Amino acid sequence: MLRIAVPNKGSLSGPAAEMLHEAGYQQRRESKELRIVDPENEVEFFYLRPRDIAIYVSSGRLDIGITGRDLLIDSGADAEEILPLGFARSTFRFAAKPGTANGIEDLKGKTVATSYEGIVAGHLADSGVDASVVHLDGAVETAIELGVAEVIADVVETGTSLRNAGLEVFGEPIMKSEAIVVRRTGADAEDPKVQQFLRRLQGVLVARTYVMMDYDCRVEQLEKAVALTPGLESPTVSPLHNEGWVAVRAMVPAKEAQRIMDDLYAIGARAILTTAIHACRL
Ligand SMILES: Nc1ncnc2c1ncn2[C@@H]1O[C@H](COP(=O)(O)OP(=O)(O)OP(=O)(O)O)[C@@H](O)[C@H]1O
Ligand SMILES: O=P(O)(O)OC[C@H]1O[C@H](OP(=O)(O)OP(=O)(O)O)[C@H](O)[C@@H]1O
Ligand SMILES: [Mg+2]
Repeated sequence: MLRIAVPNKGSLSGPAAEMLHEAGYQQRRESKELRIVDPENEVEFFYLRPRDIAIYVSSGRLDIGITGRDLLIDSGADAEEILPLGFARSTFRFAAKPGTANGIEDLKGKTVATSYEGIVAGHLADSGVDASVVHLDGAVETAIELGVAEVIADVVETGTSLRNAGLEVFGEPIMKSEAIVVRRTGADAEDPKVQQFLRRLQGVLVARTYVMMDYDCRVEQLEKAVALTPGLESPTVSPLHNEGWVAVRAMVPAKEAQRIMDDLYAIGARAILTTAIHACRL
């Protein structure tokens, strides 16, 4: 049975459970459940603090886990990213009151408050900057106002939390993060159960980012049309009862669907439809 760590709280937990549900796995019914077995899929899910997941996985007791890239790096655990999942996207940045600092070199001798001490200490050391790091559990934006630090390093998504605290980012982003699947470094990459789990999640990612497009076009326009909708492998082309016309079917990126429909129409394609993809195995 595959043993999988899933975030039990915070920004990662809702979207992770939703993705697993879309991939056909049973999920817990209430937020207090710590562990469930999905016998049909031969999977056991452990609901753990997102920060602890890479540590459990690196111990080898759990096969894989879903966590944030920033949390993996911060933990220093012996685990590696095997699949990015496209949700909980954020950047990790330094911020301070305007005029405090312009770049990392200005942090010399200053105190930085953060919940991600591992990332920050590593980044300062790599940059050869000698600054102190204070660990706080959360709401670090307030640390400057309350005099605990001159600078913070934190997760930024929309920037609203920083703006509300009168702070501004400075310097280069320290890292970009999103939810990821992790496994123990060097674990068997060919494990068929792990491969099947990853294929299911990849299927959800494809179903979320692509739509199916169908249209009819004149045979003379087929090459131009196919150039607009090359599909993943190659589009399906079927004859129509009306001679000289064909029906074409191809997957296209959902974000580009409207533009592609306009372009197809402009070259004479008609009856252009898009439909959602509910599930997919590439
Ligand atoms: N506002 C946000 N937007 C996108 N991702 C976020 C946001 N806040 C945190 N994350 C991501 O969520 C993960 C942290 O999850 P964690 O549960 O530890 O913190 P949280 O979501 O801030 O929850 P809480 O602080 O309430 O416990 C990290 O990968 C981080 O990048
Ligand atoms: O750029 P924004 O869209 O404002 O998002 C970023 C904020 O979201 C998270 O905080 P959370 O609400 O989880 O509180 P925390 O600081 O206690 O973790 C993160 O720590 C930032 O403070
Ligand atoms: Mg938080």
